[in-house]
Amino acid sequence: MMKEPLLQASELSRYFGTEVAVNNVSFTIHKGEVLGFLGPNGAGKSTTMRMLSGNLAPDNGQIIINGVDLLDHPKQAKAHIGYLPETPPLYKELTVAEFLQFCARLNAIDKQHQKAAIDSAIERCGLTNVSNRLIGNLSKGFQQRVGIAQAIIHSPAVVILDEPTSGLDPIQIREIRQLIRDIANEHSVILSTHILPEVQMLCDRVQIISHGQLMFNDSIDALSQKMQASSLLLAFEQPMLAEKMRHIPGIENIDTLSDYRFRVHYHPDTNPTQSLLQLAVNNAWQLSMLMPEQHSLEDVFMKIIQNEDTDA
Ligand SMILES: Nc1ncnc2c1ncn2[C@@H]1O[C@H](COP(=O)(O)OP(=O)(O)OP(=O)(O)O)[C@@H](O)[C@H]1O
Repeated sequence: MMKEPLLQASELSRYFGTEVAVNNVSFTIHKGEVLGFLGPNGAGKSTTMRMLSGNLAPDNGQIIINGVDLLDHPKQAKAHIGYLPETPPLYKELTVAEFLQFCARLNAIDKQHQKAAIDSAIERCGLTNVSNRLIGNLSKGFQQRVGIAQAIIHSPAVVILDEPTSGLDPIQIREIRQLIRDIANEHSVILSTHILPEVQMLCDRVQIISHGQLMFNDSIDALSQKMQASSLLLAFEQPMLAEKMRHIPGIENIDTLSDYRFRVHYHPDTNPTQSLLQLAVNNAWQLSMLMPEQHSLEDVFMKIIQNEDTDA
């Protein structure tokens, strides 16, 4: 039997004026899961995260967290939720330790447990060396760590992170992703992002949201399958002729990109990779690259949306 979900959102909708930002969205998250919320800018991710965290009332729908109805019992339900908004709520004139002290009180952590909670959040988020620095003087990456620390300080069951790597440089992005992996060992995580590889790196399951509606809800593996295009990019060290490959079973078409580079389109049921490699070895073709191509996220959106249309 499937265990009770940790968080269950049913038929959530939210309007801004006559515009529908989130349209009848339902989903669940179970213990230990990292759920990716993937969608382009304006798709309704932040609006959904704000509703899940109890910071924005839905116009319709229900949110149950750890068995508690968020709309009926916001205080109890919110105790199970940690939330990092798109723009972190930091007080830049406080030190890291002072700010987390404030957050511990805000989250109604017992006085005798506050210090342990703060120390643990500082330690887990790699803030030990900067705990006495003013937040305003920290790099964006470290400010984001503080944002994550305030989201986990009360040991919530579910941590909601809204675009946690946006605006960071590549090194900071790598560090924050590692921190999210660590966080996911102890909490269920809902991660909103418009970056597909981020979802592929961090999440177990992905939901794609577009124009306020959920278009896809499946495992990362299922998404990767959808991403798989039926084409390969080939490069050779020496000039090559497309004709030499055309007879290989499965190959339907070859684009000659240069004397050295080709795009091979194949029938989805017959991947010619093995045959190509065999031929390359037998004929001493100096193959320097053979790369399966992926659809772009935009292509996958289009495919998913078209499938929905034909299914309906
Ligand atoms: N406070 C608001 N007032 C009016 N419209 C809003 C408000 N907040 C969001 N919207 C609209 O709702 C839609 C969804 O916005 P939302 O911020 O949830 O998208 P998003 O997927 O998080 O994108 P982004 O990454 O750009 O924040 C957009 O069309 C946006 O303009």
